[in-house]
Amino acid sequence: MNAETDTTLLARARAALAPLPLPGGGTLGASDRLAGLSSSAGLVTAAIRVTRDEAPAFAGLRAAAETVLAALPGVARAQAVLTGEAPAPAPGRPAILPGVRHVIAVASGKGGVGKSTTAVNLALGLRAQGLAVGLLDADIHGPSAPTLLGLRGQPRLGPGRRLLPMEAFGLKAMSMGVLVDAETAMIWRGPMVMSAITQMLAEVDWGRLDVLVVDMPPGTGDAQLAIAQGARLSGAVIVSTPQDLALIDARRGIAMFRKLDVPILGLIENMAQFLCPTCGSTHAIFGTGGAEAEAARLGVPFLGPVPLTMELRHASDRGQPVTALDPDGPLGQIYQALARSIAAALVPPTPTTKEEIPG
Ligand SMILES: Nc1ncnc2c1ncn2[C@@H]1O[C@H](COP(=O)(O)OP(=O)(O)OP(=O)(O)O)[C@@H](O)[C@H]1O
Repeated sequence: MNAETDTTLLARARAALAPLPLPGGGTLGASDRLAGLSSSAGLVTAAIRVTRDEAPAFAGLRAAAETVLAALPGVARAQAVLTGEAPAPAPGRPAILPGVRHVIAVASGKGGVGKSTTAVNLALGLRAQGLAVGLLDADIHGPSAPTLLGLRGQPRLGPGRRLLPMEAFGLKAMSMGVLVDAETAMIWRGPMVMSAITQMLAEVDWGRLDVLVVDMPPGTGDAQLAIAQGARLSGAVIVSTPQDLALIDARRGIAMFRKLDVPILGLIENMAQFLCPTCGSTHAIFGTGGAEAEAARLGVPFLGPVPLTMELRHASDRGQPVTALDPDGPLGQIYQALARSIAAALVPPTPTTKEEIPG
């Protein structure tokens, strides 16, 4: 679609959304709730601004927005997300990441659900939109970025003896795995983990970034608190697999960020269905719709499913992430769409691309 038709489509989308009624009275068009509208390759994404407490009441409006957008000619898929207000910075707390516009946590309630794979590919999806992106692998007990991004060697020291991030696939990257050897990190607990993370946040010179994606340690303990409180998060993305147990853990993660006033940008369901490499058919081994239904119950946006595929695992293990290798392939497109929804949900918005009309 060319830029002109895109602009027309966005104008029609805005007009279609305008009459939708707000839960407390009035219409979407007459309010300042429409925080962003973007379109790409037939996918239209609308971001509706709400506070954390309002989110459950706005679930109906979100669904209605998707319905009216999906009915527009030229729209293949529509997505509406509820965006949180960025938390007000705590008074007197120094900005330890001064050149970074947004810090996003990618978190999961438990390990092994694909949080690191998701964090790396989301970072690359944001990069593919022309944003300056960094990846901070803060998973102190199981750092994955060195493998996933093929990071080798040691980081260099820059001006002021601050660490310079490494570079991979157009991302700036730093990992606990290149700073601390695995055996040392294994024996760290509580306060040592907290101080190592706080130090890493303060001592890496990221320069100017639109978004820093933080691959969080799994769980909801001290390390997660140190990052959430130290890095002034703009929002958190929760990764879960479809099994009930992982969803229970995801709920715990959501509760933790809510307690800390960090907006939940949405839930990603990883390994949602199995894509059979031989017969090409899709198998919903753990059923379908569980994560989406759970997201609706919790009042958080459902960002979408990512299938379980051999290609994704092989690419990750080789240090050649799919979104860098084949950004327009089926998996690359999935991560790009997820990244677009996340960028649209950030408040204030990330710098506008040619396709985005600020609300
Ligand atoms: N959608 C997927 N399809 C196939 N394999 C996947 C998918 N997502 C993740 N994996 C694989 O699952 C394994 C665990 O993924 P990953 O390391 O990203 O999880 P994690 O939640 O960060 O785990 P941990 O917290 O233990 O570090 C890896 O081998 C990865 O390649």
